[in-house]
Parts: sequence; C-alpha cells; structure tokens
Amino acid sequence: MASIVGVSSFCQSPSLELSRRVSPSLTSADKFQLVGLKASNKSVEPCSSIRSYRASPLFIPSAIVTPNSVLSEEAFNGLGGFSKGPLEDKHDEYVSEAKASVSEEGSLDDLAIASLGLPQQLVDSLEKRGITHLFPIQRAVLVPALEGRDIIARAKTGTGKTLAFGIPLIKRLTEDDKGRHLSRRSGRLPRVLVLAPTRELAKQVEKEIKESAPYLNTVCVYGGVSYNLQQNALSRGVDVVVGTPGRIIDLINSNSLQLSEVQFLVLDEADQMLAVGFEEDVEVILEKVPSERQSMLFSATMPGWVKKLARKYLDNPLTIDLVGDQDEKLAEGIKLYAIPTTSTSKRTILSDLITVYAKGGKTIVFTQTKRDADEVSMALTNSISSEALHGDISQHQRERTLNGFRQGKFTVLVATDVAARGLDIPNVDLVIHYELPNDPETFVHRSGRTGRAGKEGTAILMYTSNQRRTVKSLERDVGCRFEFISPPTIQEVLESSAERVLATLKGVHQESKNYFLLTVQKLIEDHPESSDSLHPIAQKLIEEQGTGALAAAIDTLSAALAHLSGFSQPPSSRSLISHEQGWVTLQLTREPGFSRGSLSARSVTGFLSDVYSAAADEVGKIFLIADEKVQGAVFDLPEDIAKELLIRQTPPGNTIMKITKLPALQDDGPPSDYYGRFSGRDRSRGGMRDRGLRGGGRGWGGNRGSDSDDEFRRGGRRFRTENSWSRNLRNNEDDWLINGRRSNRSPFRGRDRSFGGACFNCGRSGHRASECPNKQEY
Ligand SMILES: Nc1ncnc2c1ncn2[C@@H]1O[C@H](COP(=O)(O)OP(=O)(O)OP(=O)(O)O)[C@@H](O)[C@H]1O
Repeated sequence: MASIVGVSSFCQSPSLELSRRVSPSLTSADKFQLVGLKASNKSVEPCSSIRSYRASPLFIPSAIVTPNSVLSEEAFNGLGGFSKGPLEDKHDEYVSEAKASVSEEGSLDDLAIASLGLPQQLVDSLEKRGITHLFPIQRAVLVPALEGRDIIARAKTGTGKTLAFGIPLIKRLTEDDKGRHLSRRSGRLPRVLVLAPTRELAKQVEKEIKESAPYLNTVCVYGGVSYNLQQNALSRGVDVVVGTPGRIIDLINSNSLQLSEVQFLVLDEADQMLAVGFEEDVEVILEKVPSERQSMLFSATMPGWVKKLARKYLDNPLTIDLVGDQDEKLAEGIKLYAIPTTSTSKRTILSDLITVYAKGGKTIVFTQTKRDADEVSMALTNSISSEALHGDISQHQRERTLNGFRQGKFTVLVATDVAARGLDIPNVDLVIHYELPNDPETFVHRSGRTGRAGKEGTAILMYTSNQRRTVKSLERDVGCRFEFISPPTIQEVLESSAERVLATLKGVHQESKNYFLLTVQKLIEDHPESSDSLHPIAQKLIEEQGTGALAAAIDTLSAALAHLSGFSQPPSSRSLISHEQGWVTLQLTREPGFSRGSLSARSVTGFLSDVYSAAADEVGKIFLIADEKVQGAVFDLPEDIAKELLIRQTPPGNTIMKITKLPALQDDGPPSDYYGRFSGRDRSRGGMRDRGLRGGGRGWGGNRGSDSDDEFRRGGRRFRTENSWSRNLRNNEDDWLINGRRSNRSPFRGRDRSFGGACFNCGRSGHRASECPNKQEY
C-alpha cells in the first residue's frame, strides 16, 4: 500500500472521523481505499483499480464499494448529520495515490441510492430514470458536498458529474424546505446558481435537476430567446437557476434576477467557464453572489491554471480528481483509432468509416469550421442521413436538428466544437475527428460524446501526414494510444452496409409494411419469372424452406419499399386545419338545449378543461362550424392528447369525434385570446408556433421573435481578446439554444392558476363547468 502524505487534515473531516469511529483498526489509507479514493495532501484521486474496472454496466468499481458493510452503512447513515461548521484546517486538502488491492467483497448495495438517507422524493424520481446506484464521482463528492466544502472535481466524460453536484444540492434544498412553508413562496430568490458555458448545457443541467427534483422550481436562463418568459419564471419564485453567463448578467442588470440569497454556486465545465472570454463574466456574476456560499467546480478536464485560478473564488477547496495526471484522460469504454488521410480522400473515407464503425448507431463528426460542417454534411447526405450543427444555423433549426438526432431521425450529426462539451445523447457509437481539435482538452470532450455512463464507443481521428507530430503529442497529453488503421476495404463496407440494411428493415413497422404488400403483389404479377431463371441461392432457399422463403422475401421487400418511401413508421395523422403532422382535428357537436350560452371558442376550451385538462392546455386553433342548425366547433390537438380525449366520457348532449373532412367554418377565427386556456403564454408545440398558426401573431405579446433582439443585446456586450478556441465557445454561448421549445403540459399542470376559459355550461368566463353554479344542468 502506498504511503499517505499529509492525510491528517482530511482525517479531521467528519466523514473520515465517522469511518474511524466505526472501524478504528483501519488505517487512513484503508479508509480512502474503501471509498475508492487515494490519499495525499492535495486531492482525492481514484485507486488504480477504479480505472481498470469496467465489468459492471454501471461501471461502479468494486474499489469504491466498502468491504465492510457496517462501516458503509454507518458512513452513509451519517450523511445527513455532518456539521456544516467551519473546517479546522484552512489549507487545501489533498489525498494522493495509494496503490491498493481492493477487496471484491463489497456489494453494490452499499452504493444503493435508496439506502443513503436521501429525500424519498429524490430517490423515487432517480429510480424512475433507472438511477439506483451512485457513480464513483457522485460517491466521492457526496459527503464533502453535504459537509459544505468548496470542491474542485474532475471526472471523465459521461461519468455523471451533473448528478454529482445535483444530488447533494437537491438534498440540501429539500431538507431546508422541510417543515417550512417557504418553499412555494412566490418571488422567492434562488438558492442555487449553476453556470454553464452553452445554452445546450444549461438546458441539459436544468433537465437533469428538474427530472430529479420536480418539486423544486428550476429555471433555465440563456440567450437567444425571449426575456419575458425567463423574467416571468423568475418572478414566480425559484429555487435553482441554471444559465449561461451572458443572459444571467443581462437579467441581473434589468433587476430580474437577484443573487443575494444564493448559497450554492456551481461552475459546470469549469475550465471553459474560467477561460479567456468567460472569466470576466463569471467574475461579474460572482460579485453579486454572497461571499458566504459553497462553490463547486466540475469538469472532465482541469488544467493546472484552472486549479490555481479557481482558488481565487473558492474557500479551502477540496480537490477530487478521479482522472489523475499520469493516466488516460478519456472515459474507459472509448476505443481510439487514428487514420492517415489526404485532404482529397477525406470525404470518401469518412462515409466508409461511418458505415463500418458506427454499425447503424449514431455518429458525431467534428469539423473545425462551420463551413466544413455544412459541406461535409451535404456531401454525406447522398449516402447517409446527416445534418449540420453550428453557430450560424438558426436557433429553431438547431433545436430541431438536435431533437431529430436524439430521436434517431438521422444518424450523423456534423458539428463544430459547439457540440463538443457536455452533450449527453444516448447511443452515440462513433465520434469522428474530421479535423484535429485545437487542444487536448477539446479532444477529450469531443471524444467523450461517446462511451458515456459505462457504455462502449469508438473515436476516430483523421489526420494528414503533416499532422503526425500533433497526433503523437495528443497521445502524450491525453495519455492514450491510438490504433492506426487503414481505410475500410470495399468488402468491409459492403458487409457492414448489408448488416445495417437488414437491421433497418427489421425495424420497419408492420403497419407500414402492410401498406406496401399490394405493391409487392403488383411487382410479382408484372414480372412472372420462371423458376429456371432463379439464382442458385434463391432456388436453394425455396427448395429448403418452401413457402417460408417466399413469405420472408415478400416481407423483406415490403419493408424495403416502406423504408425507401420514408414510411418506416406508420404515417401519423395530420391536422385538417394546419396540415401539421402529429396533430388531429376533432369536432365537438352539442345538441340544442344542453346549455344556456351559445358555443364559443372559449366555451370549447372550458369544455375541454372539464373533460380532460391536458386537452385544454394543448388545444390548437378553434373554429366554429358555419351552420346555424348545428352548434359545433372543430379544433386541433396533438395525436396522443386527442386519443385520450376520445376515450373520456363527455357530458350528455356532447359528442366529440375525429373528422376526415372539414365542415364549413365561420370565416373569422376567434380572437387569439380565445385560443386555449393559456393563450397569452408561450404554448409552442411542434410546428404550430413556428408557423404562427395560433392567431397569426395575435396574443403572443413579446414572447415571439425576440431572438434577434437578444442577439442584438448580446452583440452589444464587450469582448476581450480571445483565442479562436474560446471565441468559438463564446460565440457558442451567444447563439446556442437547444430545446428552447416549451410545452405547457407538465410545467403548468397542477398549479394553482386562474382559469382563462369560459364555462361550457353557462358561457360565463372565470370558472370551469365543473365549478359552475348551474352545474346540475348537465
Ligand atoms: N448513478 C447513475 N446511474 C445511472 N446513470 C447515471 C448515473 N448518474 C448519471 N447517469 C447518467 O449518465 C449520463 C452521463 O452523465 P453526465 O451528463 O452528468 O456526465 P458528465 O460527467 O457531466 O459528462 P461530460 O463531462 O461529458 O459533461 C447521463 O445520461 C446521466 O443521466
């Protein structure tokens, strides 16, 4: 076992004190070893066995599991009870490497989130997402974070750093709120501030926190979208603010955001946040945050200058480093290849590499320039479905592109380094560095878009002969070894293509295949081949399998036709009003005599609200039927909501049905404020918002078209001299927005809101039919 240097100060921490109490015979090194960490006087690092452990899909190393269940149980039980008082030792704490053999006796139960004394709501929501055990960085951060320590943490890409700070913060907020009735107080100021360098990252962190603690109010603020929405959200009262620095400063300056009650500050991607171009903004923000706070810095890369600079902002920070300076900086499941190319052969080789190495999974190709991203994507599109992603693409398009990629609508994303950091997209099997990255850190982050959360992945570096030395220095800096490969042979490409085609055809939906069976029948009838002209393989198949072979061939052919026609999935409905895919047009008819007031768009909303409130939230444009004898209206709903509505029971005298043809409609649609229950708000869903179908711009107030406004304001901000890397990232922060689209569905559900529609029963506004004084009428 390696010697432990300067460990005494760390031993004074309650967690180790606790360990010592529980098991006095253990040495300090044993104790670090028990939690998978190594000890010396400046940081916490992993035991070597953590790095080599890859057996579990959760890649929770046995090293991190306590071999002594009593110790572990008590240690975890103690999580809630540590004092947050000032630490005795004001020097940086540091725990260095201890090469220790680790017992395999420990069990995953010791890391089970359910047994850590975390708030039950948090445990439940994590479990719902399949998160049941802590990852190593989460385990390493948990106790010191709960103790109130300032922390600088480095862990490899995709190892769960977001929850590493998220879990302790959520625990602290939840417990602070316990018993107090302040938690839902309108106008309350944020207690947590998380800074992220890009809008996408900010959104991702927001999502992770929201999903883990839906009962906390988490608001994400970032540039490129309306101020109104964010200002309104902040004014309603907030627990956690996640955001990009530029917008945060703008909101501070407009008095919409006050940071005077922030207790916890997190810098995600800390090295980027403190790089030239960002640090100045971070400093401005930190001036507004109380000095009595807990600060945590996280990144997969933490150059020495960051640690030094960080001390300016942190108080007696504990460094938790699960990467180690001497070791490979990439996540362990990433297989690395390098391929020599020329600038002319690059594009041809690229598509072959994707065919052979992605094996039908998702690929991200990184280019240096936006122009390259466009050109490469265009060139690929002939053979593989691909889209470009960079800072010059409009915000909505970026959003659509990234969502499409996540959903597997296309398999290759060609991106600049705007997508290098933080993006957590499931099933990215391959990363290709089409151009060398600017620095080793970017190489680590780009490659880290694959091989996440213990999964395996592949990264391929394309380089030209004059870049050979850079490749070598990359190996040295990142501590990795490339396997040098040649371009795939035609044989390999064909084999992989065939495999991919088969996998694709297997995925074609039966319903879609059925549509094309008639076409297959026609094909066969039009080309009656005699069995003499059959290829020997086909003949053999028929001899051996009889009609089974024919059935399989017909099935495959119909699948191929469906796929070729772009209908791998059955076609979804289309609105008769907007022609928007995924929307359905329904008709409501009411028999005369079943209510007092005449039918109006507002009363339709009221009716929907009573039958199925989600339908009232999501309803699109409403038109009244132009027939004096019929009281009726047509309206659009998203397919899933419509399905549910159609099975709900309706009040007597009312019928809702799906229609395939529009009846004659009253010419003027209802005024925009009659569109749905929350019509004055951002209620975008799908393309409805983009195309301005709701009220033709009426009723949107300042919520629309504000991107350019924002861009303008941001454009007016000052910039310092930056290198191209930081400038790239900085631009990225300025104009990057993913998932900016908001739906009213979950955020508004269950809130105490005033009702904006009219009662379906009596026609008066301000109450639902269920609350109508004349309710008994139906
Ligand atoms: N304990 C856990 N069990 C299972 N999955 C987890 C756990 N913790 C995190 N994850 C999942 O692992 C994935 C990667 O997590 P995250 O994005 O936080 O990684 P990261 O370390 O911040 O990566 P990067 O350095 O690239 O930003 C996410 O999909 C997250 O939901």
